[in-house]
Order: sequence, then structure tokens, then C-alpha cells
Amino acid sequence: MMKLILASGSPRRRELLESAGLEFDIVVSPAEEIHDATLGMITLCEENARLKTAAVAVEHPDAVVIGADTLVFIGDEPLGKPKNMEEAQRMLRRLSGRVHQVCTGFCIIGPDGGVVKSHGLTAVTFHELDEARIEEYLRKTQPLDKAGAYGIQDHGEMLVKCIDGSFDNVMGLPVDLVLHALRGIGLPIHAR
Ligand SMILES: Cc1cn([C@H]2C[C@H](O)[C@@H](COP(=O)(O)OP(=O)(O)OP(=O)(O)O)O2)c(=O)[nH]c1=O
Repeated sequence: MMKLILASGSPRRRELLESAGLEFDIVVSPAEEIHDATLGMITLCEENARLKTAAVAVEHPDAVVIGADTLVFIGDEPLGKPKNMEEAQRMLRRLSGRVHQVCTGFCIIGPDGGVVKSHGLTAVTFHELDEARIEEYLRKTQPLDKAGAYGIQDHGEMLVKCIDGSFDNVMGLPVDLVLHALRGIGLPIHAR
């Protein structure tokens, strides 16, 4: 049986892959992310996913390794994780009352060195948020380890009016696409 490794320290990614019924080990990737917005949304997320995955794959050449990167985009501008609560507040103010895109790039590297890259894209519409709502949200949740300063799984109803696309993808991993890609490289995965 081929070993699967999730190259991620994100508890959300772990939860999503577990709920898909997969067995895997976790190895947190030491790779540094790049922030070059001129690459464009999809290339930037997929390239970050590839860097994270490749850094683990070289150490585990017999395994199938998967890694991912989630970014929030306002137009062409990527929002990563806020550095502090003030930046988190500024991000939520900017997301208020509008639509943004959440892109999760993922990469799978197999024992043959083959690289598969793909991504999920979800449009998220926020309610109009007043200052009191933003403050309450930031008090209730932990925004600093999340792209765009929010977690849709974390009191998301306080912020999110609607989404167009996959919820899992916003949370950190487009599970259906990942399962499809894993099947494509020959991992025995049963339908959900
Ligand atoms: C938009 C959004 C992001 N997130 C999280 C998912 C990711 O953990 C995080 C984006 O940061 P990432 O850099 O994609 O991932 P990470 O640093 O947490 O973990 P690793 O690089 O080891 O895989 O934001 C949510 O949990 N909910 C959301 O609604």
C-alpha cells in the first residue's frame, strides 16, 4: 500500500482529508511561500503548493505527497495571513459588502517524481460589516493563521452572505478535486 503524506501544518487540511476517509501521515513543509502577485492568482497558489510539496517529497521519495496553498484575492491583489489584529481588521473592512475569490492551489508528487498541480476557485460574497460586527468576529475567532483574516468554518455566518463553489476549497482544500487527482495517479480511493 502506497503511503500518503499531507505536507501541511494546517489543522483544517488535516480535518478535510480525514473526513474524506483517507489515511495519511503529516509532515509540515519547511518551504517558504512566495508572494509575487504578478504571477496571477492560479499560478501563485499552485506554485506555492508545489514548493511546499516538493520540499517534503525529496525527504520521502517512496510516498505520495500532497500540499496546498490558500489565498484570498480582491481583484488581482492577494491577501495572505494578517500579521496582527490591526491588519486583520483592515482586511475584513476591505472584504465587507463585496465579492472576493478564494483560490486553493494543490500539488501532488508521486514516487515516480510525477507532479500534478490543480486548484479550486470559490467566489465568496460578504455581508456589509459594521465596525461592531468586525470587532465581535475578531474577538470570537482566531484570524491570524487564516488567509484574509477569516475562517468560513469559524462563525462564517457572521460574515458570509453566500458562496459560489466549494466550501472545502475556502476552508483550505478542494477535497473532491484532490480525490479525483489521487485516483488519477493510481491511489485506490473509493467514491465518497
Ligand atoms: C479563507 C480561509 C482560510 N483558511 C485557512 C486555511 C489555511 O490554513 C490558511 C491559509 O494559509 P496557507 O499558507 O495556505 O496554509 P498554512 O500555512 O495554514 O498551512 P501549510 O502551509 O502548512 O499547509 O487559511 C481557513 O481556515 N478558512 C477560510 O475560510
